[in-house]
Amino acid sequence: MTIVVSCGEPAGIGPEVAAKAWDALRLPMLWIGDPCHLPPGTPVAEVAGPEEAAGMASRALPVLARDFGPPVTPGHPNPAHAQGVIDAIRDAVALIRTGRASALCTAPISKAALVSGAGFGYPGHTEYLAHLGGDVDVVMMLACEGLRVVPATIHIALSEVPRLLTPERLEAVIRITDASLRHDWGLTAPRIAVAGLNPHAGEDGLMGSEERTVIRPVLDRLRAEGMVLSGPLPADTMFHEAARATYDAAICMYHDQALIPIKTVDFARGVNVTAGLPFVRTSPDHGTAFGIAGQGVADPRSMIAALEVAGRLSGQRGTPWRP
Ligand SMILES: NC(=O)C1=CN([C@@H]2O[C@H](COP(=O)(O)OP(=O)(O)OC[C@H]3O[C@@H](n4cnc5c(N)ncnc54)[C@H](O)[C@@H]3O)[C@@H](O)[C@H]2O)C=CC1
Ligand SMILES: NCC(=O)COP(=O)(O)O
Repeated sequence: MTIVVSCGEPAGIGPEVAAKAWDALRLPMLWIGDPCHLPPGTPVAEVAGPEEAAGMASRALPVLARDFGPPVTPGHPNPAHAQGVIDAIRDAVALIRTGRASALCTAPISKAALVSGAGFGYPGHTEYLAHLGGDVDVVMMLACEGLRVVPATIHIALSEVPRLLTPERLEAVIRITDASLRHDWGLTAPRIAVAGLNPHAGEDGLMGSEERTVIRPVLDRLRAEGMVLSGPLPADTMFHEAARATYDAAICMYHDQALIPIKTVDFARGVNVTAGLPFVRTSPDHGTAFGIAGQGVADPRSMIAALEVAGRLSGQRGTPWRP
């Protein structure tokens, strides 16, 4: 079945990496966006819906065309495009909800451009998709060969992390991660490592208390249910090669604690997966890369990996929408 690809920010590299990924894979995919934003020379097949995409994808990139109006200036988001970017995501989800497409792969958005251009009320896809999925609890998971990471808090200021890192949030994140490793990734006995928040995981309370007051009690409770959890671990020593081999996912306390290691290990092939949704959503790990937009030099490997993971995870689920 067809994977829907939302266009993302037209002034970024999203259209370029989508076109390159289509060329590399030629799999049934449907790009929602303005065909004018694709790199010149991209063979395009405008279609009415995902059903037509399967027969076209070997010859041309199937496109569900939208008219975004004013032209694009690479590297400079146009506020007039913001609503179209949001609508492409919403429409893609509707195609999956009605069983017409199998999964969503999103190209990167500029959060700031969507806020200023259309008053977007979400800090990223993850939170918007949680809403479109029925206001469900989700986690952001980034995956590459040999490493999966999950930030327990996502798009918030670092100063807000201690306040929002509640036992309830941490427990939900661990449960969603465990369920995703079992049901999406096919692991029968997932091993989850959990980072501390503070240096040296608090060093027995000398360098912070959240390990004692929040993290350890949650881990003890979930271990009693049979989950295989290690931690709280010092975050600075849990990502070297030998350490990575000891777990299937690392839960981190904040965005950069999780994303720095994975983007260092494999920025080129990292994939962002939203776990906990009723449908499969993946994305490349990179952003809009405004500095190189329109130059034809963007590396499509993360987008290719995102499409491949979308296909794998939706095959594992067997149904487009599972509430
Ligand atoms: N899923 C999404 O929608 C995401 C969106 N973003 C957004 O992207 C915007 C820019 O974020 P940054 O932190 O600058 O990260 P970025 O990933 O866009 O760029 C970081 C650096 O990596 C390079 N780069 C990124 N992707 C590349 C590729 N495929 N090929 C070659 N070079 C590549 C860029 O040129 C830049 O030097 C922000 O507005 C952010 O919110 C960031 C991450 C994910
Ligand atoms: N840094 C990762 C990121 O910003 C991804 O956000 P989202 O748009 O996938 O929620």
